[in-house]
Amino acid sequence: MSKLVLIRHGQSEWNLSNQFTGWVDVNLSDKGVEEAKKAGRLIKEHGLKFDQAYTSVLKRAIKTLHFALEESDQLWIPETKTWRLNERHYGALQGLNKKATAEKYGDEQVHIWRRSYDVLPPAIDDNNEYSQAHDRRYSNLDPNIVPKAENLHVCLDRVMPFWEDHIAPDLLAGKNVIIAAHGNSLRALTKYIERISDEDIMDVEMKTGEPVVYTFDDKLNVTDKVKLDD
Ligand SMILES: O=C(O)[C@H](O)COP(=O)(O)O
Repeated sequence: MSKLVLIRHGQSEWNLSNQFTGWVDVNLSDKGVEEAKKAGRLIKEHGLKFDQAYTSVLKRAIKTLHFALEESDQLWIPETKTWRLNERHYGALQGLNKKATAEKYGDEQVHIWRRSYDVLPPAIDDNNEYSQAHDRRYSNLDPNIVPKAENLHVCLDRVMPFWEDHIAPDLLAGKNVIIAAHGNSLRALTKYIERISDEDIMDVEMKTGEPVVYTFDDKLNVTDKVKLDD
């Protein structure tokens, strides 16, 4: 029996200012730091011990992982950062205010961009100040792989190779794993783990800083799911 803990990063500065974020590397807000520390305290209280940590290459997730591990005295465990756990790329919406965008394009269109499984947001131009086309951290990737916009389906498709190559083998080997990532990369993993339909995933939300604990049997079936809260 192995355990997998998923944590969405604590509140970010752009969660606070209500801006589409995606792959833009914004920091945690003060509240986000507190949420991450609280997640670590809950992990400690529940006696959860990890063998391996995974996170994205974005600081809001990396810092959340570190605060949570520090609070639970497990900052020493092996950790791997991968772009495959990044937030879903929000395309040309990155940097825009969500409320102002809804006023311009309508609530329904913005809801579709945010939660539909298959509709892509508009692609980002390489010259956009919030593009990752020239970001050094992605320079070792085939440029055709670096997205210019993603929906949840595309996001799931790029998370899955990492699940198959790293996370699933760890769990099958009986390791306990913690993943600190993002609302939509974690919704994608949740969809796969819980076999949620394309329609029903639209209603699944991840709270910032709330650890979700799965227990798996030796065939990787979920035998238990608990959300840690006070
Ligand atoms: O990238 C973002 O803007 C947020 O982290 C997640 O946004 P969403 O709630 O619109 O999916």
